[in-house]
Amino acid sequence: MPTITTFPHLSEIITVHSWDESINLDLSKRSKEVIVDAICGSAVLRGSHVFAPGILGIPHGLNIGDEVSVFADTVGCCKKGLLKPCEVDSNNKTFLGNGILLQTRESIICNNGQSASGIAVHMNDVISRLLQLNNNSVPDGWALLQNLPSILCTRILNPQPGEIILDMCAAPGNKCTHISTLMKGEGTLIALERNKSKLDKLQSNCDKFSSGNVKIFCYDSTKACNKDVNHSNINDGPPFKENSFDRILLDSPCSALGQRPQLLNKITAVQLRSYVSMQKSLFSAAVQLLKSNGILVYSTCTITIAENEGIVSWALQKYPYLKLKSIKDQLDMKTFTHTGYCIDGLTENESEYLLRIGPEQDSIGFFVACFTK
Ligand SMILES: C[S@@+](CC[C@H](N)C(=O)[O-])C[C@H]1O[C@@H](n2cnc3c(N)ncnc32)[C@H](O)[C@@H]1O
Repeated sequence: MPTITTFPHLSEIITVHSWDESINLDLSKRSKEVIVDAICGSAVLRGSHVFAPGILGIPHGLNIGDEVSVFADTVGCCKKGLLKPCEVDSNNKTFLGNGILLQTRESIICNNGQSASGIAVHMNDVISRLLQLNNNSVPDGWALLQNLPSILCTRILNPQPGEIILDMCAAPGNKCTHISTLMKGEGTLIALERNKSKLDKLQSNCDKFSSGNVKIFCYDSTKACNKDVNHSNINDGPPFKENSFDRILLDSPCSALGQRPQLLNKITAVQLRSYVSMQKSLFSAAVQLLKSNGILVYSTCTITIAENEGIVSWALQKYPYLKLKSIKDQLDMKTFTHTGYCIDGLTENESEYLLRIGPEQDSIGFFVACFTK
């Protein structure tokens, strides 16, 4: 069994550790190879099996039950349907580990024009030494897989039963369901998500994991505040009046450069820069919607200064009535004590109130700022 730890002061968390060095993994390469795309490859290194849509290359003639070695296309050179993964130059592919084939080439690539789905390779031994965990590893609704920084982010929001809380960017609902659980089903949690295609996942996670007080709306949160709105019943949905919420989570869309591992990232400088204006629009709506003395948590899973300390510095200047709350003082954790960078517009004190986590703490890159109004 891998080591499992709990945190006495965060009773809802169970941490499953990677296989320690005393466990011998079988990482000898097999003669039968499969190639997956870089996104699928990253997911495998993070503990996923190989799902059929991620497969780019698989030969004819492999049978269900065959042992295969799985490689990731780390330069984006493979076309879907590649027949001879073995012939791809070793500089262009990275070995991920070994598993058992559960679907044939016919169902993965051809499949009569239908898109393939389900687990295609059940991974057994992976170079990252992570245990392959998925939602089928535990009874349905029993546990939700999340990175530790995401869990801490909700803890920093510190939701209380009976409050009126807004999750501005809610899908797929990992933090939303955690907030709902901490509210113990008492009070109202509004979950907004702009992208219609993500609502089913959000709804299903809330059905399985929330404590029943979440109201989901498909809505652009930059437009969620309207001074002239007539109704004052939060449950009627957006837009809402100013000063409507006790706490707001703005877990912002971002360049996601903190995700680890990243086998291939083709983001351009223009795309990188485009996030900041969206983050400012979302933040402005959040400030208006927050009650006086309310709590606003801004978070990203990226590492750029512009999307993190840059937004905080901009916000403190634009909304001088906002104050930062120290995160270090709220979290009783020895690992995550790294604070933000001191940049123009932030005092040293203010930068120390921020939480910036990264590979130095053997973590994904994550940023959290906590404000009061
Ligand atoms: C970082 S993800 C949120 C993850 C989520 N908080 C969780 O813990 O599961 C950002 C989400 O914001 C959504 N989004 C982007 N722009 C938005 C907007 N203007 N209004 C509402 N949602 C938006 C994206 O579709 C995406 O699902």
